[in-house]
Amino acid sequence: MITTKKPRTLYEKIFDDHVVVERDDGTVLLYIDRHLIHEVTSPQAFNGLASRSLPVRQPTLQLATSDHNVPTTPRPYPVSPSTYLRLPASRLQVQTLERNVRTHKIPYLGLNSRRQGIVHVIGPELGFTLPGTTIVCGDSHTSTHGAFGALAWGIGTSEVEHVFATQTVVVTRWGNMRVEVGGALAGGVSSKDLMMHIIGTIGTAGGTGMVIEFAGPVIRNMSMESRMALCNMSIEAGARAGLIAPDEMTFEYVKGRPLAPTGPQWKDALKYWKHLYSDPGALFDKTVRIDATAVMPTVTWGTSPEQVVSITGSVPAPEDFEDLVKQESCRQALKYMGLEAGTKMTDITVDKVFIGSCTNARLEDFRIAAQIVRGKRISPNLKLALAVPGSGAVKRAAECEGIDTIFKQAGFQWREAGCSLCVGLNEDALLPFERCASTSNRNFESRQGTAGRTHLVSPAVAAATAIRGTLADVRLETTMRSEEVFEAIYASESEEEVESGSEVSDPEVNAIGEPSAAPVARGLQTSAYSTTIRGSVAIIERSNIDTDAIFPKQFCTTIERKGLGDCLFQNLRYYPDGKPKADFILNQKDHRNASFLLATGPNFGCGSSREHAVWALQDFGFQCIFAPSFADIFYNNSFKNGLLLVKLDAVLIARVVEAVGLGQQVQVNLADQVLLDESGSMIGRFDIEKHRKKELIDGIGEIEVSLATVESIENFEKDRGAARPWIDQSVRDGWSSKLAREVKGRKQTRAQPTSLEW
Ligand SMILES: CC(C)[C@@](O)(CC(=O)O)C(=O)O
Ligand code: SF4
Repeated sequence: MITTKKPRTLYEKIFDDHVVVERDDGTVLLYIDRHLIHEVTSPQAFNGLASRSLPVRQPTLQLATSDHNVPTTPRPYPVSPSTYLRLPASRLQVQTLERNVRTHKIPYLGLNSRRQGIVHVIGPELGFTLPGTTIVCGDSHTSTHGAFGALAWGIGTSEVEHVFATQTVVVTRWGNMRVEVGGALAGGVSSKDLMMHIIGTIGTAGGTGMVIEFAGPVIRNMSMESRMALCNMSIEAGARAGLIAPDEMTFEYVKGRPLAPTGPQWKDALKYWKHLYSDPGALFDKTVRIDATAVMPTVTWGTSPEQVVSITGSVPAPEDFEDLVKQESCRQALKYMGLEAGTKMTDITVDKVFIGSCTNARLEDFRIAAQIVRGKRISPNLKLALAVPGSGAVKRAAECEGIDTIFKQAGFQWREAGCSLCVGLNEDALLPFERCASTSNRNFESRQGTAGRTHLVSPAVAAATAIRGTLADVRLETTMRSEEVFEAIYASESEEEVESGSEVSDPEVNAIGEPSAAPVARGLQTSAYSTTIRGSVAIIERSNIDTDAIFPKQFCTTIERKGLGDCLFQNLRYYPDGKPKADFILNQKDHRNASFLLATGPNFGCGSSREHAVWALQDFGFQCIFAPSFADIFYNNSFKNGLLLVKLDAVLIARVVEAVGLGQQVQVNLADQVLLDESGSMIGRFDIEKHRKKELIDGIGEIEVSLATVESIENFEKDRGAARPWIDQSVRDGWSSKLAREVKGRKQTRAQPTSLEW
C-alpha cells in the first residue's frame, strides 16, 4: 500500500517538531528553543519564580538585554547603571534585570557590552535566532525572528514565568494564512511600505489567531534585514507570528555568527533547515495576494497602523469609509492627530524625525537613509532628527562606513543603541502635540509621548522628510535615480564581515550594580473565580483599543503587578496637565465602580504584550470585558490572570447598551455561559473555549500543571538533543568558547569603531 504523507505548511512542520504533550482539551505543551528577555516584561516573572522557589530550567537557552529604558546619549565606558540611568524607575528596572540574570546565570548583554541593543536586533545578529526553532519573548515584536523561518511570537509576563520554569508554553494550534507577494517593488519602496500596505489591506485584526507566512517572488528577493522589518510588523496585522521559509540568503546570514552551529553540526542543521518550507498542496486557512507593483511609499495618517495612505494621497474623511466603525475611528483619529480631511500628506509639517526601533534600525536602514541625507541639511523647522541604531554592532558597522558622519553633518543626532523614541521609556519622547515621522511600528495615541502625534514611515521617507520638513515622497526628494534607491534598499549584507575581535559581557563578567528594592512575592497562580459576576457596565465607544491606551507606556517601568489601577486609561482619563476629562466614562461617579467594561468596537487589547494592561483593569475593579473581538496576546494574558473576556456580536452588544441605557446592571454566569439582565432575564448566550473556562473555574496554576508532567519535558529534551543537537550545542559552545574568549583577553573599554564586528 502506498501511503502519502499529508502536505504540511511551514508553520505545521515547526510546530509538530516542538510538541511535548498534546492534551485532551486541545492545548499543547510546546517546547521553546530560545527565550529572549528584556527589563520591562521580566521583573514580575522573576518574582513569581522566586515566590515558587523555582530555578530557571535552561539558563543557556535564554538571552537577556536592557533596551527599552536605556538612555541613548553618549555612554561613558565603563557604564554604571546607577549613574547613567537618571530616571529612578528605569534604573531600578535595569538593575532588577541585572540582579536576576546574575542569580540565574542567564547570558546578558548589558550596557557595558558592545553588543547591547534592541532584543529583536541582537538575537539575529548573534546567531541566537536560528531557522526551525521556536522563539518567544515577553514582547509582541518577537514576530521579527520569523524572517529566519523560526516560529517566533510575543508572550505575556505570566508565560515568561512559565518558560523560565518549564522551557515550554501552553498553546493551542493557530490558523495559517499565506500572504503571497507578486510583481516587484518599485524604486524607493521598501519592505516597510509593503507591510504597511498589507496592514492597510487586511486590517489590524486581519491576522488574528493566525500565523502569516509571507511568500512569493518579492519576498524571495528581499534581503534578510527587509524580511525582518516585514515580519516585525506582523503583530500590527494582529497575527500571532510572521514566517518566511529559510533559503540560501538566510543560511548565508546565519553562518559564522557567534552562536550559530559550526562544523559537522552546521551541516546537520543545514540539512534540517532545507526541509523547512510549505509543501506543495499544503492547506492554508486563508490566502491573500498582494501586487507589489502597486505599492507606493506608504505613511500613516491616523492612530492605528491600518490607517495608511500612499505618500501621494491625502488625509481621508470619515465619509470615505463605508463601515460605520471605521468612520468613527477616522473622526477620533483626525481629532487626535490635529488633521483636516483632504490635506495632502506632503503638506503635513513635522517637528521631529526618528530613525530607529526594532522595525528599522539595522544597517540597511541607515545605509538607505544616509544615501538621501548625504550632503544635505535637515529642515530648519525641525526640532530634532534622531538616528538611533538598533544595536552596538549596527552602530559600529555604520560608523565604519562613515554613515554617522553623514547623519551628523546633515544635522541629525547620532545616538547609542536602544528602543528610544519608539516608546520613549527613556528620556527620548515627544512633547504634547509634537508631530513625528517615525520608522517605528506603532502610531497609537500617546505612544511616543503624551498627546504626541506619530506618522509611521520607511527609513527612506523619514530621511526625505527630515530634509524637507514635511512628510515627503522620497522619490522626488533624491537626486538618485530610483533604481539606485532600490539597490540601496536591497544592499547585500554579505559586505558585512562576520565575527571576531569584540568584547561581550556575560553573567560572570559584568559589573552589576545592586538593586535598591527587594522582590515582591506573589502567591501561587490559583484563582478564586466566582462563576457569576454582577455589576454595572462602563461603555467605551471605540475600536482597536490598544494596550498603550489601556496602560500607557510611562508606567511600564514598574516592577510591580499590584496597585496599577490608577494608571488605567490615563491618557483618556486626564488632559496632559493632569486635569480629569469630565466626559470620559470612568471619571463619572456612576461608572467608577463598574464590574464590566464594554468596548463597542473590535480588536480590544491590540498592540503591546504588556500584561500590565490586564493587571490595571483588574486593580481598577473590572472583572469582565465585553467586546466584539480581542487581540491574541491580550486574550491570553487576561485568562492567565483570571480576567474573563467575552466576545459579543453586534446584536448582544446592542442589548447590553439598551439595558445600560435603562440604568440596569447585568450578570454573567460563566458556568452556564449566559448573560442576564438585572432581573435575571436572558440577554444572550456566549461561547468560550473549554480550556479557558476550566482555567478560570479550576484556577489551578498552569506552571504547577506543566511541572506535574516534567518527565514528558525531560523526555522531549532527550529526543531533541539526539535529533537536533545543534540547537543547544551552538549556544553552549558560543558562550563558553568564542564569546567568552573575547571577554577574557580584554577589559571592557570604550567601544572603538572597528570593521571586525560582524
Ligand atoms: C515593553 C513594551 C514597551 C513593548 O516593547 C512591549 C510589546 O510590544 O509587547 C512595546 O513596544 O509596547
Ligand atoms: S516596538 Fe519599540 S519599544 Fe517595543 S521592542 Fe521594538 S523598539 Fe523596543
